Amino acid sequence: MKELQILIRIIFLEKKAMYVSVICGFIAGLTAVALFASSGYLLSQSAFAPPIYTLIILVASIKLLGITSALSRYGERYYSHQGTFSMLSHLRVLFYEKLTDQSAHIFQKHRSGDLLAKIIGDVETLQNFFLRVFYPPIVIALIFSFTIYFTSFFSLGAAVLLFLGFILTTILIPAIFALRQRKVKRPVRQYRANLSTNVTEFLYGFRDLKTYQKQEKKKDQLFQVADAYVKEQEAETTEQLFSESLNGFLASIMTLLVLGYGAYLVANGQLNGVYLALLVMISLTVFENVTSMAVFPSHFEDNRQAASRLNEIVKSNDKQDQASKKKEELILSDAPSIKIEHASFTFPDQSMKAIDDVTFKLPAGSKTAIVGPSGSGKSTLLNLLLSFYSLDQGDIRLNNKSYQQIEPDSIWKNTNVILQHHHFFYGTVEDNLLLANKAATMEELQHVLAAVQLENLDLQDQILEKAENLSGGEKQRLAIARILLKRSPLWLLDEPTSSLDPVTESAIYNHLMEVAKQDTLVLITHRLTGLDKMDQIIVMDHGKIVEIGTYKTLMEKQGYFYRMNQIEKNVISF
Ligand SMILES: Nc1ncnc2c1ncn2[C@@H]1O[C@H](COP(=O)(O)OP(=O)(O)OP(=O)(O)O)[C@@H](O)[C@H]1O
Repeated sequence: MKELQILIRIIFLEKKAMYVSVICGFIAGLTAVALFASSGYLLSQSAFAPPIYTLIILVASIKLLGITSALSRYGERYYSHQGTFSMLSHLRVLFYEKLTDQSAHIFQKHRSGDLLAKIIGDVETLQNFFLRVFYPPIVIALIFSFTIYFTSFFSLGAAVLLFLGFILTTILIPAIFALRQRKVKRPVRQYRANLSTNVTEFLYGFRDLKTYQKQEKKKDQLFQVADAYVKEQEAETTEQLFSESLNGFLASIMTLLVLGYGAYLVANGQLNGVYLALLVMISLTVFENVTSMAVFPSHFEDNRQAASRLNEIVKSNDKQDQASKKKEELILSDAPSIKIEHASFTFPDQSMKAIDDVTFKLPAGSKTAIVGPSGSGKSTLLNLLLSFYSLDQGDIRLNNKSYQQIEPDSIWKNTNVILQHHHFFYGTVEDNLLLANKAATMEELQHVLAAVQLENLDLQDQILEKAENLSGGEKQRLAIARILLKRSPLWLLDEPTSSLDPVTESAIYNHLMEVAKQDTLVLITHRLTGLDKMDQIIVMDHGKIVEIGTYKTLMEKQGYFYRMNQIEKNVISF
């Protein structure tokens, strides 16, 4: 039940909708009972040919009850659905906010398909919480209480029968089915997430599967998962139908018992016969309300599981929220200095350190290149500088302030970043550029496109999903154009021009260096030519710094960097 707390908190954000719909639902239910009870009484009374005014009063009150019931049912539907949609929007905002905060390391913990299932399936499921789980038992309990009280004036025994029916159909049977559902549901949710994960992977990896002719095998696997999901769904539906039938059956039995008991009382002269139809109509109508309790177990379990799956994300993030609330916002107007002191970092579930006791300085306005073989820890170091990950040991200080005191979001905000993988959204070139600076003018957008030699692109040109209609080099140049609009005094670039030809690369580098002349810049690169313009070069291997210095000193030293340089030259001449 703990997992549902967050939903209850959200319901209480919409107090007005909640109270009005409960009150309207109660009035609608109760007036419906009164309406049918009066009808039963009217029919019985008519047989005795009562005075016309008696019939007029009864007919008028039936009409009044009918109108009240219809109006309050409308109010109940209106407010309960309005509340439901507002709650859904609160829920979506809450979930997306938590998700955005974790975007940097989200795939360390979750698979994309599973996340998709949570975003679409689970959040949608929770919209039923108020409508199908929270509110029906309250309204039904209120209607039954008043009905039982009213019935007791005619027959205590009939009131007891209604009470027993209420316990059976509203509490006992739904509770038993809710427990059974807990067993049945678990695999259903798992299979749904599994199917979503497999579909996402199939779509993402389609080209590779085709290249290696493995799409048929993966498709079979997908069908197996889909079949398993369908089977579990069938089992779930059968269970739900069984619950509905049993509930309906018990409600009918209770009405028959009321009829039988009423008839017995009439036969013994303990009840005026004119009230028999009234009792039967009361029973028939009041038990109509419990049909919503037949679907309660499945909705309850659905919501409990969806909430528990979403809670995994929300809870893990709450700890980070608490921690980041105490941190300070970073505001950078000038180039910052950065110091990394004895930094070590190991990825979760890995034994080897990705970064091992690394210490270096980035003076304000300096230009630093990080080089080293693949897997030596360069990108990890950049991610640590971006505060995507937290250090296991050591410290990073920006303008002499520890990263532990700085709010991570504000580091991203103040940095011009190009990572190895950048994302472009489906939309125009303009939409994708404005992401970096929504206040940029058309001239500025055209200027940055020209700076990266993408004059051939029009701002209104369409970018397809994942920028499928751009070449690798065009994507990199568009990413650089985007970053040029951000204008922060700290640049962290991870192989930004690896797909460009040397001529274009050199022109773009020159432009970047000119723009970032006053700024602090870190560049990860595999190309060693042109690094003589950098203030320092850090050479990494196996997560450690093996050499650090200017191009000139490293070349004179004839160590690791020098050898890498020689190999590069040989490869080029080869
Ligand atoms: N998310 C991750 N989980 C576990 N290990 C990781 C993760 N990312 C990187 N690693 C490991 O950390 C080490 C350093 O990786 P990193 O990406 O920093 O290397 P790199 O020097 O940037 O390589 P490249 O030049 O190929 O981009 C590698 O051994 C890599 O396998």
